Amino acid sequence: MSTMAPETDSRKLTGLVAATFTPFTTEGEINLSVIGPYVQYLIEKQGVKSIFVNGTTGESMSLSVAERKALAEEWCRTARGRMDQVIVHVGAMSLSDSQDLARHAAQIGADGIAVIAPFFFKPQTAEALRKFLQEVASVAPSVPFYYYQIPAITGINMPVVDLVDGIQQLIPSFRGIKFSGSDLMDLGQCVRHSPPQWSVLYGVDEQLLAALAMGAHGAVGSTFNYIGSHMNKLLSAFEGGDLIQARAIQFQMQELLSFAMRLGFDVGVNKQLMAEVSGLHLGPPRLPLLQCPLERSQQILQKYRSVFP
Ligand SMILES: CC(=O)N[C@@H]([C@@H](O)[C@H](O)[C@H](O)CO)[C@@H](O)CC(=O)C(=O)O
Repeated sequence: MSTMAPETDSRKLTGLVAATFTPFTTEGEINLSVIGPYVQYLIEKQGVKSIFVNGTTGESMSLSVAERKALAEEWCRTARGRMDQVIVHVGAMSLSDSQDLARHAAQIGADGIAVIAPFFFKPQTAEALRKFLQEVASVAPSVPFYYYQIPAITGINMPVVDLVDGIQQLIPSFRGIKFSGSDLMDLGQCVRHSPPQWSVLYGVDEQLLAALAMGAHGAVGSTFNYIGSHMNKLLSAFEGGDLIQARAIQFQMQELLSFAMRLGFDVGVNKQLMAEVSGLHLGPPRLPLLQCPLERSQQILQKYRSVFP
């Protein structure tokens, strides 16, 4: 981890970035004591050395600002010197909350911040969204800034390539896009028009190989928490030109995901799968998400074990 200004920071974000789950106690309070073993698990068992915290997988929109700060602080403290990068998601519906979180992320030495589009009052134009992002980035000018596009959740589906056109003039710390949409033409255009210092990171894990073919520089996703070691092999196979091997791994993970999706798959189910695979005490998800029924989690775990023996 580093506290260098982005102007001098040549550490472009690449490879697999795990979007972390937020550990809760059985009573539903955030459980900071699990973060140390969690970081160790990712490094040792999954070979994943960068994390994206307090995002969708981390249930950020169901957390208070104080909880988000406490979590971000613990993730950064625990990862320091052990992981490559910690990106803190600081998006919120309120600009002042988002700025507060961005200032805090700078203070605690986060390697980057990411911001989702506010989606209660949705920005109607690219200009409105750019202004929102600019106001957040301006309070943490030395921290690399990423725009986080996730249309399935925000309902905001404007082409990212239009949004980021000229954005570096407004946000000098702009360093890339976390692209969690399925529009691969837009993704390709983002890659094509990105300056070398930007990272375009894909976020639909079940389609990662297609995004790599389109030129994505890395990936941020939930499944890398528990199949990171396999997805790292997919990345290596792709980089080595072995498309057959890369495709075989992508198909394996699709088999797991499509099975889980047919049974019903959300962040609560996903969290339960991670808890079972890793042995970490992640607790229940927070309402309105419901805990995964035992029968379903057992079926998914069984599938996981048969697909990734
Ligand atoms: C909608 C959603 O949760 N998407 C996930 C994916 O990793 C997703 O869980 C995976 O592709 C399975 O569908 C990530 O893009 C989200 C993410 O990176 C985050 O937690 O911020």
